[in-house]
Amino acid sequence: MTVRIAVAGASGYAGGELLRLLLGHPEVHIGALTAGESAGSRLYEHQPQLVPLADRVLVSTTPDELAGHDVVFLALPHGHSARLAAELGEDTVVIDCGADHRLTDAGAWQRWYGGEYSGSWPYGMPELPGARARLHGATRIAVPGCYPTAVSLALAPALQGGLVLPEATIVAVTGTSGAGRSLKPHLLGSEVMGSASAYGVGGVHRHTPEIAQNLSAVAGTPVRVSFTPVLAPMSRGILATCTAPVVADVDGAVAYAAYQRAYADETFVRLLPDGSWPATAATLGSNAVQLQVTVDADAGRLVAVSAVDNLTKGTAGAAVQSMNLALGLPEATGLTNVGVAP
Ligand SMILES: NC(=O)C1=CN([C@@H]2O[C@H](COP(=O)(O)OP(=O)(O)OC[C@H]3O[C@@H](n4cnc5c(N)ncnc54)[C@H](OP(=O)(O)O)[C@@H]3O)[C@@H](O)[C@H]2O)C=CC1
Ligand SMILES: CC(=O)N[C@@H](CCC(=O)OP(=O)(O)O)C(=O)O
Repeated sequence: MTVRIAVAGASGYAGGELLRLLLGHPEVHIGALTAGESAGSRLYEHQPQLVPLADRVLVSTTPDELAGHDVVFLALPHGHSARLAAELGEDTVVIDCGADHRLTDAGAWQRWYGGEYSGSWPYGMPELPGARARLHGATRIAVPGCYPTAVSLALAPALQGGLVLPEATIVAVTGTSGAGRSLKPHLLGSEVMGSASAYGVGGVHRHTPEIAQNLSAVAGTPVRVSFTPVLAPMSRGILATCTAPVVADVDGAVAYAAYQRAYADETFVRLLPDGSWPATAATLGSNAVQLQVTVDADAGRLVAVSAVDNLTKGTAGAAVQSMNLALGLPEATGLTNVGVAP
């Protein structure tokens, strides 16, 4: 099988990571590479790490350039995917790394993003209950946000198993690549180096409804979410510390056993040996989520900590994993759970 793919947004961070993974995918032929302002330039100017594609010329992001491919990855800012997908035909697999089709509730979309709601697409987090079935044969896929990936997989077994009450408090540290590569003063090296800073505090970060949507689905009841993101001086990685009140009789051993059962067959979820705690460095460049869980008995709270690479499992890896499922390929094709630490 040769799958002809195109990447829209190939000059950006998510597009670059998609291409890095797709260059190692045995069933893929890399076709059109599109961009915005960078159209007309060569890829090496933006992605010098992608040596085999160095001389490829970026073209404009239009339906004509994206037509004729089996799979089109959209690694564009929010707001572009509905229009492009509408012109690509139903048999083209369109995989959107942006937020446009993640939320299932139109009201939540209006509140958190605004503008016209374009509907929801099958959600590209195969490890969530029921997700694989929806991804098999799908021709439209919404890739999850990076924080929701780290948080949802860290708390899903606890909520699904009824180990905790339906309320979660999350503090998650991220690297700067989560914000994309366009210039922003607060992301200058001089602002970020040697400093960690909270942002989006007070329940205002737009990943809050996506996290609540995922957790509520696995819990079978609405889950209240308090989410605080923290920017740290690193380029990649998310470390999410997630806590929730435990119900009676749930101790660390019960929680660990539940997580073992939930993820025993998951290639890309690594429950660490008891007592080891995740570090972002171990996940860099890998499609793995590494996690650990315990119970703080004095506080009466379950504590789960997860680490992901925001650009791999948090975006591009999930996109490729979802493509594999959509096309009926082995789910792990072209992906690895091996990181590049230190
Ligand atoms: N970074 C991350 O960790 C994650 C990102 N995502 C999502 O992936 C998508 C891409 O993010 P990211 O790669 O970080 O962002 P970047 O800013 O790094 O890249 C954006 C890309 O989109 C292109 N682009 C921008 N505006 C337009 C336009 N009007 N028309 C056509 N192309 C345009 C840019 O091209 P040019 O530079 O030539 O203008 C560039 O290739 C976003 O939706 C983001 O939310 C999702 C999860 C995690
Ligand atoms: C550091 C930083 O700014 N991170 C981004 C992560 C969002 C992201 O990448 O996901 P989306 O696909 O939903 O945009 C942020 O907090 O907005």
